[in-house]
Amino acid sequence: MKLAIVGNGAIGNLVVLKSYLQHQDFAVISRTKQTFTLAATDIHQQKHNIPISLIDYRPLHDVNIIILPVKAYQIVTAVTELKPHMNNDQTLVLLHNGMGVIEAVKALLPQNPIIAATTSHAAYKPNMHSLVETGLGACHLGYVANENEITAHQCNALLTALLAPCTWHTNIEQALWDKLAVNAVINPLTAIHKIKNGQLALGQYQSIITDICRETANVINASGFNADDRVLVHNVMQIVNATSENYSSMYQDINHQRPSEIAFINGYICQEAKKQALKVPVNQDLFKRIRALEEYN
Ligand SMILES: NC(=O)C1=CN([C@@H]2O[C@H](COP(=O)(O)OP(=O)(O)OC[C@H]3O[C@@H](n4cnc5c(N)ncnc54)[C@H](OP(=O)(O)O)[C@@H]3O)[C@@H](O)[C@H]2O)C=CC1
Ligand SMILES: CC(C)(CO)C(=O)C(=O)O
Repeated sequence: MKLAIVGNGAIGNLVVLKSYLQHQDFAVISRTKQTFTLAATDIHQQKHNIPISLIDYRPLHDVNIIILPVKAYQIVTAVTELKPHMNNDQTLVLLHNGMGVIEAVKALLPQNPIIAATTSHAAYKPNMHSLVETGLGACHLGYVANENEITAHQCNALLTALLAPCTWHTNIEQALWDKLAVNAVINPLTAIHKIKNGQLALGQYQSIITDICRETANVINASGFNADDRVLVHNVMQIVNATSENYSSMYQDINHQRPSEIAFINGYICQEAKKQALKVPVNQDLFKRIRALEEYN
């Protein structure tokens, strides 16, 4: 079974490192056209030099599973580029934070098995050709279109080998909401205060963390899913501790003057709150503050 990984970002390179360590056959589809060596440091501080042979889209016919670990705002363009080179049997695994893009992907690939996955494993890319694994987490995945028992089994086994522990969900949307609730806290707060995830354990942040979780739980429940604000706070603190040395992906985006995924995280919560006639002032404020930082950049 052959795997293709789109992009050589932090999570894409983490999947490369794990594939290399597991002797999993993989290829990288990258905008970087030159072959390079990835200098990766794993969670145990072991260093690995991994030769990366890049492919363009032509050899894609060999590939069974395509993992797309790109930013939420890059997904539609990436799938549009992939589509002419894909056949209907290839499974696409979406691996991103935030919500609100899956329907567009389903419309672009109406025949392909599509899996949505979310991870709390953490990685940092200090420069183009290096990677540091900064936190151990978990993965959740499940079908969002064209379910197929064989590929479900293959994808679950593959992601379990690469990003364990993995949980397969028959209702992945609930798991995506659970992860969104975590990102709605960690990502904007670390970007605004310019801190590592672990610093959110300090007393000064507890009140705003509770407020964000209360608003998010209200929206999740009103949208027909389940959330308890105290459980959300517990989940946030568990990931804060497990990824304490990480700079969140939003911190990294703002720091590198890139667009952030705020529209797909706190922005999505605000959008769904509006549909349910709920007020979410804390999420709205975070949305505005991150937008201001993006504009300042
Ligand atoms: N970093 C982390 O610790 C975690 C991140 N996540 C989530 O995972 C997702 C990926 O994050 P992360 O790895 O940090 O993001 P990065 O920005 O580091 O990586 C995305 C990569 O994809 C490349 N890319 C985008 N579009 C295309 C395309 N059409 N063709 C080829 N390459 C493309 C980008 O290239 P270019 O630079 O040229 O745009 C970039 O190298 C996000 O949703 C993030 O929120 C989840 C858990 C933890
Ligand atoms: C798990 C966490 C919070 C790790 O930083 C993440 O998802 C992100 O940075 O986007």
